[in-house]
Amino acid sequence: MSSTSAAPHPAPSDTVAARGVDVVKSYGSGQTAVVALDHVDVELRRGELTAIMGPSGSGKSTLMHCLAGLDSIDLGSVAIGDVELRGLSDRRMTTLRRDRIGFVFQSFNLVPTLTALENITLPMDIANRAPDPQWLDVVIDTLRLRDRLTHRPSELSGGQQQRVAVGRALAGRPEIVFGDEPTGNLDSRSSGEVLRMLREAVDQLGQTVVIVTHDPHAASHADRVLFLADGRIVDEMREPTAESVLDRMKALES
Ligand SMILES: Nc1ncnc2c1ncn2[C@@H]1O[C@H](COP(=O)(O)OP(=O)(O)OP(=O)(O)O)[C@@H](O)[C@H]1O
Repeated sequence: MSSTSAAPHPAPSDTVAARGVDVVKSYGSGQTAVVALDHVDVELRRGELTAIMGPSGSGKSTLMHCLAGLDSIDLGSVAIGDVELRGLSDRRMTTLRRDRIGFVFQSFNLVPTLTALENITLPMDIANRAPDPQWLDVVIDTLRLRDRLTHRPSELSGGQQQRVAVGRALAGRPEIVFGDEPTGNLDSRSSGEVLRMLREAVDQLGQTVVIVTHDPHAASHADRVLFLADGRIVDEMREPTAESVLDRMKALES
């Protein structure tokens, strides 16, 4: 376990999937302004599963949204790969999010009238891009969805629905997949399944995955855990265990 916050020496961009430098983000103005991100430096390495943890209100979702181009920043810079997000037009930002970023949300967000397979390929269909059939096969098999492809979301368990959502995020082979509490709506068995599959997406498919979570057990699947408090990265941990993460969280919350 190490205890350095942020990254003192920037790594080359070919090893970094997303980077924030001196990121400041506040909401509101004047006396009621809230500084959600307070000069954050962060690098998310390619081929790693990173978990972002911290007390409620510490800025986890804001950090993820800013890194993913879902929210604007006040100061600093944010890049996905070598593309700097500040200054991108709305159209280029939409294209970048669609083509280079995968999203998994707590609430699955599947289209109820479409089958599992149609949900998985939906972003590519919208973008008028043909999925790479070999990659799609690998994703479907990694997520163990082969025998569920013709089912609609209502015919799938919560864990299976979230696996479809992970498949949808991976299908376009994005630069990075962001998961906002991806196991927050799942029981512990389904949660374990989804986490194992995110892990496999990293280990076997070489994907880069970042999740925000409140769950130390979920964070223990990560290569690296970043701890936020009051809008700053205050610590990080490698080779986390549920116990070591829980201990660190208790210290942050006390
Ligand atoms: N749209 C908004 N308008 C005003 N304040 C906001 C907004 N979004 C977030 N905040 C504030 O910014 C701070 C960070 O919020 P954020 O949601 O990023 O924290 P979090 O760590 O993800 O919290 P939680 O674990 O409760 O989801 C909080 O003080 C929050 O109240």
